[in-house]
Amino acid sequence: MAVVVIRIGLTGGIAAGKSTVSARLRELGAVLVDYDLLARRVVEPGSVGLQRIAKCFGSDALTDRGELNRAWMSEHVFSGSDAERKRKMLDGIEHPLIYELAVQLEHEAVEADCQAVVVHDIPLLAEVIDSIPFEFDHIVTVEAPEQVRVSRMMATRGMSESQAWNRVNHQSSAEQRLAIADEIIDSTQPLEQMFDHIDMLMKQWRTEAR
Ligand SMILES: CC(C)(COP(=O)(O)OP(=O)(O)OC[C@H]1O[C@@H](n2cnc3c(N)ncnc32)[C@H](O)[C@@H]1O)[C@@H](O)C(=O)NCCC(=O)NCCS
Ligand SMILES: Nc1ncnc2c1ncn2[C@@H]1O[C@H](COP(=O)(O)OP(=O)(O)OP(=O)(O)O)[C@@H](O)[C@H]1O
Repeated sequence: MAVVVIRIGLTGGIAAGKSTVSARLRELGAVLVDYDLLARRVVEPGSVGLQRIAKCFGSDALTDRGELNRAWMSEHVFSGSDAERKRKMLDGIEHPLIYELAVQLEHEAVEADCQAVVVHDIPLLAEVIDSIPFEFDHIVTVEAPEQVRVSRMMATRGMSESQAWNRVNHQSSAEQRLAIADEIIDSTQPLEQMFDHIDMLMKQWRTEAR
């Protein structure tokens, strides 16, 4: 049988609601490839990724237990005058390793179901659209105004206002995400309405996969 996979790119700024959308898609039978999760796997203790980070950033980048020091790294890649160069260094180490795992996961999904709807949940898709080794049938962006997202981060993730704005300000703008997307999910609408929109999209993609 011909391999007909529908590949969706799911993106959105931090705290826009991507995980909420992807959880719904998974319930509806989509296969999820979660890049935040992959970003954690490629820096697990003992990994090539973590070794490269230690070599590049020094031992301060690791905790006493030999794990990635996420708070230290966030301070260096999201604030300060040299943040952009450091973020590029970190991305340069992690992204190729993340893509390798994503290719492998998608391969496994297709082996299991040649008509799978595979959703790649990629927070930074607008930033990496020219280098990522995938083409997408559709790109969906989940959007909410910056101030709403900052309030969500402060309310649920224990971030200070300046930490939250630092994240927002080091990511693509809504305009950049909208420029690559063919579908927008508004996460300021009531959840039920948002789920109706997602259900409708999944139905459409299933038809395309047939
Ligand atoms: C910088 C790190 C150590 C911060 O860890 P922390 O636990 O605080 O955040 P977490 O990993 O849960 O990411 C939360 C969100 O931050 C944003 N974010 C993460 N990395 C980046 C980055 N390099 N540039 C811009 N935004 C980013 C994304 O919206 C992401 O969804 C970590 O995010 C990391 O290793 N980032 C580089 C890998 C990457 O690009 N990840 C995003 C998936 S493509
Ligand atoms: N339609 C909605 N109405 C109200 N709150 C929402 C809606 N959609 C998402 N949220 C809330 O917004 C917050 C952020 O959502 P979520 O964790 O899904 O975002 P995310 O984009 O995956 O975040 P991150 O970028 O950190 O991975 C959560 O508290 C979630 O419950």
